[in-house]
Amino acid sequence: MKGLAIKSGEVGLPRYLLLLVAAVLLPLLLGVVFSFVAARQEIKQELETTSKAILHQAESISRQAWQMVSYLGRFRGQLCPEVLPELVRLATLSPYFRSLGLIQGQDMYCSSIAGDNRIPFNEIIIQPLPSPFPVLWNTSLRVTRGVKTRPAVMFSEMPSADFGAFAIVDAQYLIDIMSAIGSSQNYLLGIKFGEGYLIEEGHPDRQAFGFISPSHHRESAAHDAISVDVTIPASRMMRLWWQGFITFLPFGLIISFIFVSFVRSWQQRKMSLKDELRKGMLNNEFAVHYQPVYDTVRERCGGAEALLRWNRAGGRSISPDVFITAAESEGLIIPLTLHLFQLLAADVRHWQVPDDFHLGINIAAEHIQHPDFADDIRRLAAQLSPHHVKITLELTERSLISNTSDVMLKLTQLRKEGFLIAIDDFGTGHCSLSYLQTFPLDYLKIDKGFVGTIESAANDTPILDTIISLSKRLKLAMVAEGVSSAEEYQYLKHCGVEYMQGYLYARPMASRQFVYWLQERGEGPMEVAPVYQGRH
Ligand SMILES: Nc1nc2c(ncn2[C@@H]2O[C@@H]3COP(=O)(O)O[C@H]4[C@@H](O)[C@H](n5cnc6c(=O)[nH]c(N)nc65)O[C@@H]4COP(=O)(O)O[C@H]3[C@H]2O)c(=O)[nH]1
Repeated sequence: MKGLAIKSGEVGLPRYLLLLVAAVLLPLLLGVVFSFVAARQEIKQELETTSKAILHQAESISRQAWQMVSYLGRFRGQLCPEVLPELVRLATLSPYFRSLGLIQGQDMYCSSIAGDNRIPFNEIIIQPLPSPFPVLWNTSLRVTRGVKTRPAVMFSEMPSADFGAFAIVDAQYLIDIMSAIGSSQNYLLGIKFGEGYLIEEGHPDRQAFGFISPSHHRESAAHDAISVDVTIPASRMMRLWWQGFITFLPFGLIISFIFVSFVRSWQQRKMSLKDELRKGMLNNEFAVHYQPVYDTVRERCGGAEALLRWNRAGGRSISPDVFITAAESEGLIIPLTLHLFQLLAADVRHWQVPDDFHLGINIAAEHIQHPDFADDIRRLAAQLSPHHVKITLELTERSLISNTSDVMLKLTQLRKEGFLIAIDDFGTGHCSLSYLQTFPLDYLKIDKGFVGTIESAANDTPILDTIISLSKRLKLAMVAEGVSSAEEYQYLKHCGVEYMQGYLYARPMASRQFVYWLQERGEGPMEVAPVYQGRH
């Protein structure tokens, strides 16, 4: 048997390995992604809280500075010597201030540091003055004339050209706050008032330090025009990511383990079913049952359908729906069909059937595609024909859809050689109706699901009726499957269905029983109880 030569585990091994690798990696990969997202979220949070904390402090200092500037307004119209002691006292006793002073025009004329001296104000703050001089103005400064080593922040109020007051805050307070907040995590922090100088604290070399650009945050208090920059180093993000991943790792490994066990047991089940199928064939666990088909015109048995049965060694039998599907998915359907052919040939040797007896054989879609298909069928026919058994190939709708021209050629040729072709379970697949016209078909087998509607659908069977009229228009003989009641029989007979198969006539049976059944009942008409509730 050619197909039985396939070695165990050959088919699907790369797919299995791929699944195993996926089962291990997928949870870990998910862990990497989740921990990355969580780390980014945490970074965002850190950015926000840090910038808000700095801004809060800056606003508090700024508030005090504006209050001071406003307070200095009371010295308007007074000479410097009169107010200087008070200016010095205020600058000394109030926190944050480097200097306090008064302005006239473009000049400072009195200050707590320079005393009673007229100095151009741009020389004090070491930057050009805006024109016109704003009423309220604050800006951060790189240095001031008095202190050239530290930045500062200047606040001024100039209600008219002849008088104004200013306060210069030492930026060391802000630098200390930024250092306290950011040094532990190596943040790079910056604060700017107005359009002024960016006061920075932290590692300035972004390139060398590997800062990550999205970790940049700007907070601004609109009336003060204060902006805060927070930049978090990439190493912080990596550390958070890694910590998140390490926390997730035990769960990831457990999930990986579960996935791997699942894939392994699935594969083992698959492998074992495949091996079991092979063993089943070698140990002769398969047998064929034959279900008689009734010819309603000649009122006698017109043939039978071969149905494979699998009786396991322990007496357990497996449904054909299960093992045929498994054989199809495991690439064993052709070997199984060839095995069926051997069993058929052995059974038919003991039969005595009339000349026009047709044996219906289910053919899988994959088998028709195979280059040896036609020869396989001819070889079987050669074994059956001495016993007057002719073959009807029962194809599913799926068989007709794939590789249509090749299938059409094969079927046309086999039909010429005397094989009959039936389309099985009609209406349950995805066959386009046009295939019915183009393919060389002899029978249409009406699925038992539609036959069942005769009893259940209270006098309305639109799909069944459509299938019947379609078969008539296409001049295809009809075989109704699953006929199990007298009412179904009468209705189908009335509709002109030529062949019936179902428990009403006979159940599928083993070859020896079938031989006996043929002798006893095969020649005569089916006994059907009269139906009183007529529906046609
Ligand atoms: N409820 C009910 N059922 C009835 C009645 N009369 C017959 N049947 C069942 O209907 C199914 C008819 O076969 P199918 O449509 O070709 O459907 C078949 C066929 O598609 C597949 N199969 C069976 N043997 C083979 C085989 O040798 N090769 C292939 N490729 N498929 C097979 O397995 C399917 C199921 O086969 P089975 O279990 O033997 O089930 C059979 C048969 O036992 C009835 O009056 N009432």
